[in-house]
Amino acid sequence: MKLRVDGLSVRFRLPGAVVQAVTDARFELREGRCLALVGESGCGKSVMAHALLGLLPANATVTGHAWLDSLDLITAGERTLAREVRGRRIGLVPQSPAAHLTPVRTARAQLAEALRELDRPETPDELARRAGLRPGDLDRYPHQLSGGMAQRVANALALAGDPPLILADEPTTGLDRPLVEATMAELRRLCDEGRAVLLITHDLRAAERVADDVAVMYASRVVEIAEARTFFTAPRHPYAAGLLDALPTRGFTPIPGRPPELTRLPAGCAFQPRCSRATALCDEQPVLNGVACHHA
Ligand SMILES: Nc1ncnc2c1ncn2[C@@H]1O[C@H](COP(=O)(O)OP(=O)(O)OP(=O)(O)O)[C@@H](O)[C@H]1O
Ligand code: NI
Repeated sequence: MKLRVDGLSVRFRLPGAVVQAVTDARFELREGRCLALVGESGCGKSVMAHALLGLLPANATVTGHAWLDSLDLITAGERTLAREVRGRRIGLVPQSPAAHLTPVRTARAQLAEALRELDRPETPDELARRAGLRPGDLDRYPHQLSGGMAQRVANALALAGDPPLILADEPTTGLDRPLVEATMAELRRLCDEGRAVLLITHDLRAAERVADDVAVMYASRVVEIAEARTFFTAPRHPYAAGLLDALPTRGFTPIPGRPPELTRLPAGCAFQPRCSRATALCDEQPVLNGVACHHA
């Protein structure tokens, strides 16, 4: 299994404005690897994941390619995505699991339906056990599930079709530390079993624990891609360095300023107004060659 995202861009048309949510994204992800996609709220992480699955609303325009082996997810069409990709080749752990569960049906009924649709021989109880749920939890309705349990049900749903690629969108939001640890250990186990995981998170500590590689997004663009070990010891993009310096364990120094509006992105480096190293060079868009910065 290999995912190769190549020049992927997403635009949303709004009345009187265009949102550049993802711009010219390029990265690769192979089986057995976990790639953490990090960056501030609103930089385009979830939109990228939804683009891969054909789950964007009608006001979105997607260009570029995303090769899942020999299938281009961007041109594949709804029928192929629905029949062959979603749940079978790519599992999505959504950003707000509670919102993705059907309120009027028990967890067991929802797992059973997913397994039936995917023609899986497993029972809901077997699937639940793999996701760290007890069979008794399955008799609950979504509103009776704690945040952690809803997360596990969402994980179980994402794993129902045994997909080789998992997109996990903020899988630890709202969880307390022990559950964060458990979820991260689970994602790592999925990789070690040979799956590929795209972990979307703003929890850099979590990313450091499980990721093999890190991609940093800023204002719709990937601005740095590196092996996790290298990234966490020596980030190259000034924005990446700023993110790490903002961690409580590393000085708690926030990056000054705010990201730009995605409806009004500058022609050059979008981080320029917040960057202490900016020069006239930054008026030109830097190309991504591991890092997209004229000074790195
Ligand atoms: N349907 C839409 N129409 C217009 N703009 C949209 C739409 N969906 C998302 N956006 C915009 O696209 C941008 C990227 O959103 P996205 O959800 O990918 O951010 P994110 O990086 O996942 O942030 P977070 O960490 O908060 O989840 C945001 O500015 C958002 O407002
Ligand atoms: Ni998101």
